Amino acid sequence: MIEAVNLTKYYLPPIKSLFDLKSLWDFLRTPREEIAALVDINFRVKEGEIYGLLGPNGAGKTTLCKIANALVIPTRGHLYISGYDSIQGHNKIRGKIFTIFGGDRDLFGLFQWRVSVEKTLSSWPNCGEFPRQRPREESMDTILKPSEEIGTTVLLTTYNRKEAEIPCDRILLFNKRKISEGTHKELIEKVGALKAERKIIVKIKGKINLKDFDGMAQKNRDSKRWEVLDALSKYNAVNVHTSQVILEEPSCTSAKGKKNRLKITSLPDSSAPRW
Ligand SMILES: Nc1ncnc2c1ncn2[C@@H]1O[C@H](COP(=O)(O)OP(=O)(O)OP(=O)(O)O)[C@@H](O)[C@H]1O
Repeated sequence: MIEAVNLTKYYLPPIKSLFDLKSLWDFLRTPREEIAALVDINFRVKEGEIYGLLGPNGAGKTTLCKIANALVIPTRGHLYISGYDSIQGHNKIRGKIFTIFGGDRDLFGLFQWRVSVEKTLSSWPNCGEFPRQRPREESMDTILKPSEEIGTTVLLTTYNRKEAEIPCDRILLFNKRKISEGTHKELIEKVGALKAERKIIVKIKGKINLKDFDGMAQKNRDSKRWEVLDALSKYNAVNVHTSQVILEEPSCTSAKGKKNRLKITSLPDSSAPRW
């Protein structure tokens, strides 16, 4: 059984450079706002269950896996594996847990040192061969096979709803904080089609006249992007960043300006769920 109890992790913000005196001075003198990676996450995974941790980039999935492997210490709360705290009881459980990190094309292994998935799996009993040329879905089968055959409990982390839909008995939908939990069907009922919103953050030099962006957030995703870029052409944009985030509330369509940052969020058009 795996259980998270109020699992919370805040990171200190990274220093830009230790060799640049100004960065070092700024780092020491300014109050540092901690970065939330996980906030009060609670879940309980039954033995033999395949449990999905579904969240967008930055939701805290890697942090949770690192806590499971005692590579990161939570700020507060606990992750219990077979009744042992993953940090204090690490020695008791380290032979029982197995972590595989993957990617879309190249499947990398554990954390920053690049151990391929096939290499990692070859040291895993009950897993068999892992040929190089397998399409991605088959890799998933290989990873999940022991669960079917010997009842291994699996935590499957992904940002891809489709990837979680079929294998997972239950899914935790989260983005640092818990959003919802249930079977895929239940989640669809609770949070609609699990749609994502698109966030565009633009950093510009000088002041923003929000009127230039009036009504932009109401447009649908694709046309909006071009209109934003058009409207921005008269500003000196230093950085345009777009990302998808999970909707926490059904409608949070807005355009906000703060200092020299413009943040536009909107619902995607009504077509199928994406991310
Ligand atoms: N060592 C670190 N120092 C500071 N902040 C960190 C560190 N590791 C992660 N973070 C921050 O914590 C948050 C959660 O990151 P994490 O990597 O756990 O998310 P994730 O869901 O695995 O994302 P991804 O899918 O992009 O890998 C992010 O805002 C990230 O920038």
